[in-house]
Amino acid sequence: MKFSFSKVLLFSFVGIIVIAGLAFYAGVLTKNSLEDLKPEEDSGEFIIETTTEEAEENNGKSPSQPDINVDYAKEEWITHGGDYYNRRFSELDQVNLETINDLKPEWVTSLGASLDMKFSGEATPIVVDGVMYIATAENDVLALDAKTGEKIWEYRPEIEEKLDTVCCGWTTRGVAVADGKVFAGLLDARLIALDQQTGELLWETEVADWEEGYTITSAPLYYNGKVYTGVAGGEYGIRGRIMAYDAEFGHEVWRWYTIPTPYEKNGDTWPDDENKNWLHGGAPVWNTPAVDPELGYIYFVTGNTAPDLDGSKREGDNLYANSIVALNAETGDYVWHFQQVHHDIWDLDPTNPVILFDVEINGETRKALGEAGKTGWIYFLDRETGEPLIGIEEKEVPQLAEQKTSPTQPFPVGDSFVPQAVTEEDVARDLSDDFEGEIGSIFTPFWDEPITLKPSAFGGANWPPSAYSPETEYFYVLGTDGYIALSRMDEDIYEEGGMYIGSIMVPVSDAPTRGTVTAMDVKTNTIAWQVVWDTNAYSGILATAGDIIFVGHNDGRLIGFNAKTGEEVWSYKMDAGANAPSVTYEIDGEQYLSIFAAGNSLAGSVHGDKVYTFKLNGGWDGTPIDASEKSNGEAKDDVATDEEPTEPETTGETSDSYELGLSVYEGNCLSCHGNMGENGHNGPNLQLSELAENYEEVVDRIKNGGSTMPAFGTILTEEEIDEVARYVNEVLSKADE
Ligand SMILES: O=C(O)c1cc(C(=O)O)c2c(n1)C(=O)C(=O)c1cc(C(=O)O)[nH]c1-2
Repeated sequence: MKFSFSKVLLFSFVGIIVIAGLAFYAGVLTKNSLEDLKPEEDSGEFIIETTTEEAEENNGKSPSQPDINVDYAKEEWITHGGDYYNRRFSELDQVNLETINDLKPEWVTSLGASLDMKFSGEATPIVVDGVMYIATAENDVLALDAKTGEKIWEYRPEIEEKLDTVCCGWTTRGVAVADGKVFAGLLDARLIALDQQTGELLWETEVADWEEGYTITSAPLYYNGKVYTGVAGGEYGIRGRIMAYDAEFGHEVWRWYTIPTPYEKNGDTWPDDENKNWLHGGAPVWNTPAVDPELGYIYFVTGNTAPDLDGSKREGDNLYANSIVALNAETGDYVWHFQQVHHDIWDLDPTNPVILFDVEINGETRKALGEAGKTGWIYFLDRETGEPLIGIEEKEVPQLAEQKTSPTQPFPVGDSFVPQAVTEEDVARDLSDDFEGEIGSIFTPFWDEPITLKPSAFGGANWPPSAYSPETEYFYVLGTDGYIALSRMDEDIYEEGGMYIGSIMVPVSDAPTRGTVTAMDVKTNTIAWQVVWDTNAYSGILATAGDIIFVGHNDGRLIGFNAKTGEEVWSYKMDAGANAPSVTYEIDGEQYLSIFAAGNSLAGSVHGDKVYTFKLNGGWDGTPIDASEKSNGEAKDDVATDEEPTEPETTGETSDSYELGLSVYEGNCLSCHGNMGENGHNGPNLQLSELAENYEEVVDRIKNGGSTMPAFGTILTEEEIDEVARYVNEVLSKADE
């Protein structure tokens, strides 16, 4: 497939004159801003930098604050997080503890997305004026009648099929709708605006160059005439940034680099040596911000440093990676930051969207912010200042022996900090009664003193959004409780667009993984209730005034829990992993509930392509509406057409003869190479790998390791190596043919 740009309005920001002109046009240049047009050290390009000192003088506030309310979601679901505070709480209560048994499917629509394992359905639907806007992992955007599920329009962009600079598989978390437009960030790092009525492309902007490792997986945020987006690519040596674009025309209004230049405040938290690693230091922004219109701040999280698991080239705190950040929404000026993990070498960056809420503590109403980290901790801060609302004790944690780090920069976490090397005794305590493996087997013996730790790089809490309910005053969060082993590779050299990680993450065979659904009391920072699953919890949470919270399960169930007690009160099983957040809305006096059930590559769940919508006494006849016919793209032959919900399987299509190979693959290879070999956390895509096409070479690589892969020769038996090599060679490398 050829990469195609339809050039409706493509703004290039190469020259200072264009930049200055546009910035003046947008009215964002302050008196000092021209001095801030400094050459970017690596490229000679000119960019607008905001200085933090200047912003601090006026506390980052802009003179004119827009009048936008922060009501909870009700009839509509207008932003990614349901409202500007990202609370994912709806005031609708028709579906409640008394009526829940009558909640049944009303319509089901098949979006025509590929069932290929590299795609993960993570999008939150947006519902405005009776229309639902939803995006597939391939970045197709569809508008559906929210009452009937019938397709109104579709926009199917062409993305380069070979695009492989996405760490964790192709996905998008959705779109933003406002101002008569639908905004979407694409995997090839374009930001587009579509006509809300027709789906016609109105403008597109190249946010960054995907071939340098930049991509967009987050839903953009629309606020007060601007569209905000960050970039992903923390595993590819990008320099993280967040930008505001003019919603009307698509030009850039401001950008804020998550890594300051050496001459800026906190620039000294990176070495400015000949490596200039700060130019490739990661710190992406791949989740949607929240806004406080009254303060005029936007809040977001920044991802991990690069190289991710090797700190030797980047001694220091590495600000503003691994942080919660507040900026002035109008100007992009820095306001405050809170770094969760100083000098991260564990891939334990915050990835869960920030939530804003007000809470009374000790008789005083506080403007709060909550964020659930991959560390397994929830951080409650004062959103005006970034100070912890409830004390957080900083603790030192062990570093990998050979990595240089500053001992004065410990993690800011609570008392019983978990992410550290675990011992066999720790694991024994953790194992469930039905665990059948040997404890020793979860400590993977590689060179360079590998360590086993938890939470793993999947979290704690990963991207699946949390929710806050003003009725229970609980912060609801999904967690994963699992192990990972890290082993350092010799040296990782930065190459444009290449992976830049610095270490190897190895799944630990036989280690248990559990998921948690937790209600946290925000007043006391204690757990009110917790449900534990035997698989990770990877979907997102919807909280409602009907006293029910809704959570998706890897096995395809959408589950309702009593919001106060955690008791399961309802569930419905769909035909694919429920790995996206659900939403609720009202049309003609009736409450609807919707979820895109399409599976997830990292969670290893069954893939699908349907939006399921429920209401009380819903009357779905069992036949999905087929919205797969494409009017602006070529029809795909693997579109889902099944009428009957099918029993979910645990993985992709394989015959029985590969049973052992598959189980060895799942225990040892899946977390790096992904389900069906397609882009797990950091391993190459085996479906596109030439090496995987040759059985002998696969065996050699498994036995002896190579490139970034560790050797499995002493870990797997000859038979296991043979079986998994055949599985890779005969199933995975042929999977896309
Ligand atoms: O550093 C990055 O840029 C980046 C991006 C993404 C992404 O955009 O999906 C993920 C991660 N990191 C990551 O660390 C992670 O655990 C993760 C899980 C997922 C997913 O879609 O399930 N994406 C990502």
